[in-house]
Amino acid sequence: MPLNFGNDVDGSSRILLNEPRGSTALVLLFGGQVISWKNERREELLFMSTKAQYMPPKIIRGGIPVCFPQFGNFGGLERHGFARNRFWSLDDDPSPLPPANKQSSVDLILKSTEDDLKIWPHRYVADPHLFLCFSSSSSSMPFDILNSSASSLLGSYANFIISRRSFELRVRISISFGKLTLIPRVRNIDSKPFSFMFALRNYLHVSDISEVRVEGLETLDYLDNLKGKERFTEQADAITFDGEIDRVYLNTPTKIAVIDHERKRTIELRKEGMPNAVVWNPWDKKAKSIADMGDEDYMTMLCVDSGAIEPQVLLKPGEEWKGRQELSIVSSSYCSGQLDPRKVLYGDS
Ligand SMILES: O=P(O)(O)OC[C@H]1O[C@@H](O)[C@H](O)[C@@H](O)[C@@H]1O
Repeated sequence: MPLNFGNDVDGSSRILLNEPRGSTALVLLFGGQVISWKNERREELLFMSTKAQYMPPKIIRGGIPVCFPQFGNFGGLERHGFARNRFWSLDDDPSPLPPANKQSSVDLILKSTEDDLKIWPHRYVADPHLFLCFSSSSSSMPFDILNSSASSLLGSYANFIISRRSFELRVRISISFGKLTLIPRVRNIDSKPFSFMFALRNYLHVSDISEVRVEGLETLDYLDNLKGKERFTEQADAITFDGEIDRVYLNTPTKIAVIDHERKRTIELRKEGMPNAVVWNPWDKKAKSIADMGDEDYMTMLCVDSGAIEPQVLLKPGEEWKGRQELSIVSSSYCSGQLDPRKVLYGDS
């Protein structure tokens, strides 16, 4: 279902990417969010809620929202951070990335504002030898101590300096035949180190959630958001779905396969620099409690996200963190359901 943009959006707020064989992607400056990815047959590959609306600053339920500087409620900020409900800009200086093909790529940037200091203040230890960074966005009191072994060194909080966390968040979005690539980067333009979480929430469009399996996460540990973030080990050969799921998998491989049996299609997620994978489907009861989600939408969606959540990323002044995610449609032979997990985990094809 197309997203209703209303009348208040000018054309420049949306960027249409296309490649010679006919696949397209649509990107919004609001949230820096991909809201559509269609293959050459004009089939939509991303899920968009039947109740999604373009009403900034409300989030858009579907596509690929950017979660920054926090994922979920893993801290004290608004859920999934503020980047997804801000207006981004076109980035005319994406260096050190080489210039992109303007038809099939777009570079977006979100710069920190004074308001960010108010909602994402940063407490820093004055002693440069400790070189530690503390975040008041965490749920723990009064600071989230990233390096807990160091907490005993501190004794008191007297040496903290409060500073803003000046950042530049960039994303390059590119489309090529059968592939959608996102390259997120975060640069610390502050004089102090800071830490952050990052995730690309991939709302994948599936034919029928009960016919889908996810391969590549077997045997891994995960934090279960439905059980107070308790840590478990995945026991299943592949993840299949028959109820609500909300998990952050740890130390995940670079390649994960989402196999849609009914559609005889597999979406392969390849990622770098983002060790976590999140699997989320609200199922029927929770979906009914989400205002911008249709009661039956959960049946045709699955979020399989790339993230740097646990552990967080710690960036020193002047440093840049870079991730990469590729979503590709892979050949039907891959959709047999007989995928060799070792190939998913370690192989190239
Ligand atoms: O409605 P939002 O903010 O997009 O979040 C959707 C879901 O995202 C999950 O990652 C959270 O663990 C859930 O608690 C949340 O309901």
